[in-house]
Amino acid sequence: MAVYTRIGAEAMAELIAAFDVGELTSAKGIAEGVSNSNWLIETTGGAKGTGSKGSRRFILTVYEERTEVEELPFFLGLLDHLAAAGCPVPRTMHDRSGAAFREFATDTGEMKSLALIEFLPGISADKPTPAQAEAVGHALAQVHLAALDYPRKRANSMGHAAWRRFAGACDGRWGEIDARLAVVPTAVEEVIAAWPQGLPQSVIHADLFPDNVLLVGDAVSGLIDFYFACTGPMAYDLAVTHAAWSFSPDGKRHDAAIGRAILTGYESVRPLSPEERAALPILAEGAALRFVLTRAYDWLNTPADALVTRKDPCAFFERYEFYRTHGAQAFAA
Ligand SMILES: Nc1ncnc2c1ncn2[C@@H]1O[C@H](COP(=O)(O)OP(=O)(O)O)[C@@H](O)[C@H]1O
Ligand SMILES: N[C@@H](CCOP(=O)(O)O)C(=O)O
Repeated sequence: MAVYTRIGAEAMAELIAAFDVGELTSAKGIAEGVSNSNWLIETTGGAKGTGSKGSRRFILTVYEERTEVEELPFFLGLLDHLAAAGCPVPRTMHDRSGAAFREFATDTGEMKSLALIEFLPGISADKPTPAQAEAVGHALAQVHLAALDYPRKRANSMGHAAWRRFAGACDGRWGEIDARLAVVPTAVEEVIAAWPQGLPQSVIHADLFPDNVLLVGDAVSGLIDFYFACTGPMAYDLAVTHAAWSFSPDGKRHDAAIGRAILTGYESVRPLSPEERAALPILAEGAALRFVLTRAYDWLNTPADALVTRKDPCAFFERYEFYRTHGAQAFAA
């Protein structure tokens, strides 16, 4: 469940009136997602020729604790930059004063920020096909190329320093999840020591899981949830996507056809350099550990009765072990 903020009907209508999108006709809380509060908004439609281009459906996002308000210009400006370049990402609806996000007071008087985002059709794949995976690789490379001239920069908040921080925070408690995870701190240091330097960078999505991709048939209709996007090595983003898409949910079975399809789709737009290709196994080990760490931290720190479902860290530990032993083979040209 991801609606953490209560907004009454009148307050919601007032918030929507700040945008030139017509009058509010319905607002439904969206259960998917974990970080922010989201509603599907329907309106009578903005005037044609305005920013809303006559659309009637939008996503209203209220930013919760994990998203820093100072970073919103980076994330929302990125959506506009990529959409203008023809990438399948939602545009930000700017309010009547031209602002991409607004501050408002919640029912309890707390100040929060919100943005109204273009609604894109499509559904996320539970069991992706190779054709869908190829389309995802293609779209990811399109984003990397289109973002090369995005002027803003953002450091990866889930990079090496964060890995060490999460590992430290889980210190001595790995056994509460699974005894095998006790090797994670050592694995983190080994991967950081072997981390390739000087790989080509762009803005990367850094969390392109199936639930962040909307598909209509085999075509990508939307890439969403750019709130981990940052400046980083493009090949790392490809490794994250490979780890997220090409395994069974428990991480125990690698689907080589899906993995190959992601690489094929990616390289049909942006061929990898030999250095990037050679780096993929270690980047993928790092990608798998990144999700072991955040999931383990959440596992140990989310109250059992919380509304959010905890994600299994072991599903990414299995992937880490796969990449450590079979990575070279999985990424062979
Ligand atoms: N632009 C969009 N168009 C259509 N649906 C969207 C859009 N943005 C978000 N959603 C829906 O809202 C859900 C949660 O959004 P998401 O950004 O992933 O939230 P969170 O940051 O909390 O994970 C998605 O799974 C999707 O169903
Ligand atoms: N993709 C991450 C969790 C990030 O949450 P999101 O809902 O913001 O994508 C994971 O699976 O661990």
